[in-house]
Parts: sequence; structure tokens; C-alpha cells
Amino acid sequence: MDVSGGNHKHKAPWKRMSKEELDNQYSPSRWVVRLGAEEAMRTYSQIGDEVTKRARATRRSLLDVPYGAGEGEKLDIYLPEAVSEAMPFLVFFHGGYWQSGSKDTSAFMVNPLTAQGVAVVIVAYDIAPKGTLDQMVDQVTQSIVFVQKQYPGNQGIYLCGHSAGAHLAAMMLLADWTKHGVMPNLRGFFLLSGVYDLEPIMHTSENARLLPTLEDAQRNSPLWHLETARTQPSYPACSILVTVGQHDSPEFHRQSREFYQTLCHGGWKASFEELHDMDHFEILWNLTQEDYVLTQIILKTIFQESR
Ligand SMILES: N[C@@H](CC(=O)c1ccccc1NC=O)C(=O)O
Repeated sequence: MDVSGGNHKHKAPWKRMSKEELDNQYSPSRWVVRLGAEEAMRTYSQIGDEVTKRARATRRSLLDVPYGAGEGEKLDIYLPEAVSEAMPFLVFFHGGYWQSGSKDTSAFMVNPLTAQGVAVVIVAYDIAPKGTLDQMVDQVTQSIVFVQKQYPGNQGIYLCGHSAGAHLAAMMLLADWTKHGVMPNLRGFFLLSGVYDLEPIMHTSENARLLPTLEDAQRNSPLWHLETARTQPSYPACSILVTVGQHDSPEFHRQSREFYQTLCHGGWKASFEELHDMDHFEILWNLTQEDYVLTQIILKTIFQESR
């Protein structure tokens, strides 16, 4: 009978997995139920491309706005019909395991949100191999500082990220804004199918290069920081929604659940949603629809919090 290792085993089931199993657990496309893995990835780029073209054709936008001096430090701002100083902002960080993806194929939620008066910002950051994880975290920080400085009267900044982008958004729970000379008006986080503990990912073929040492993984793990530091939440009033697709892998489910539980224990205002019959990518595709349950939760949160 296993007595001593019970809790540990419960907390880190990945430690007992073979390399093949870890690779499998951390390859979201292999868990897609309605398409094959390759077809799912092709469809993902295709839909992203189409929705972004549509958003640019039908919405007022400011494209390739620099938020920093670097070539890759650009963001797109999509505006609602009625532009005002007091708009709420949703800032989105795309996924792609910090190695792929682009703001130019990631405008999924732009049309339904701008239709309701929310300005949507889609952020580019330097994916690997150009950027390191530390640099990406820094760029994400800078992009939020930029939005706050540009729109100081905003009615709230809400961060949303998908997969690796949810990781980058979650890192902002730990950001030190003092050196940037501005406190962003953060009111909510929408974290979609994210990874919050990067230690298992160090051991996957796809991501080993990004995380050469355990220190790199821990420094970039919001779960590790929140479990270790046990400090007071920096934004106690911020709503944090952690979501995972029903068809996401068991490891993705575990990551989301543990992050949610750690947030609750730490006194953050967190909620958890498992999205019914959704895979890792459909979560985003459905955000193009105004009547989708997640779009509705996002809109409700923004308009409740900013009233
Ligand atoms: N090679 C990965 C791709 C991937 O993980 C991914 C692709 C697009 C958007 C998000 C992703 N995952 C995390 O960031 C896979 O097999 O699913």
C-alpha cells in the first residue's frame, strides 16, 4: 500500500509517465475528437486567418501599433462602433506553445465583443527561437502597460489567453508593475486551456529547448509561484476564470484544476468551467459566436465588473 507518496503521487502523476505518454498528453491536437491531428492544425490556421480578415474588413482597427522598440512588439486594436475614453479592453495572447501563432491569425473574439462595446487588443510577441520565455513574459507586461498608458480612462483591462497564451496571461498575476510607473486597471482574467506548471513540459520533445533548466521552468510557472510565495493576491477584486475543454487531455485538465484550486486557496476570486464537448481549438473557434456560452460569460463578467 502506498502511504508516504500518496499526496505527491496525486499532485504529479506526470512524473510516472513515459516520455511518449508525456508527449501525447501535451500535444493538444492529438486529443481533437472531430478531426485528425494534422487536419485540426490546418483548420486552426485557416479559421484564424479567415476570422482575422473578417475582423479587419468589418471593424475599425489600428494595426501594428508598436508597444515597444522591438520589431516584434506590435499589437492590433479593434474598436467598437462607439469609441470612448471609458471602453473596457480585452487583451488577447495567442497560443502555439511559444513557438508558433501570430496576432494576424488570432482575432477570434473580435466581432462579438466589439459589437457589445468592448475594444479588443491582439498582441504579438517574439515566439521562440527568437524570443525566450522570460522575454515573452516581459513583452506581455509591456503590452499591458502600453494599453493602460494609451487609454488611462479605460473601464477595465481584461486579459485573455489560449494555451501558451493563457500561461503568459497568468504570469501577469505575478507582475511587478512598479518599475513601469503605471498600475494597469486589471479587472479580470480568462484563461483558456492553459499550462501553469511548466515542469512537465521541460520533458516533452516539443518544448525541452525552451526550458533548459528546472529554474527556468519554475521561474516561468505561475502555479509554482503561487504555491511557493503564498502572498496576498495583488488584485483581490479581479475575476479569474480558468477553463478547459472537455476533450483536452488529462494533463491539461489537471493543470487547470490545480491552478484554480491554488488560486482559491490563495484568496483570489477564481472560477472554473469545463467546456462541454469542446476540444483545445474549438474553444477559440466558438468565441467567434456571440451566443456561445464562453462568449456570454466573458461579456457578463466585463459588464458586471465595469459597472
Ligand atoms: N504541436 C501542438 C500545437 C499546439 O500545442 C498548439 C497549437 C495552436 C495553438 C495552441 C497550441 N497549444 C498551446 O499553446 C499540438 O500538437 O497540438
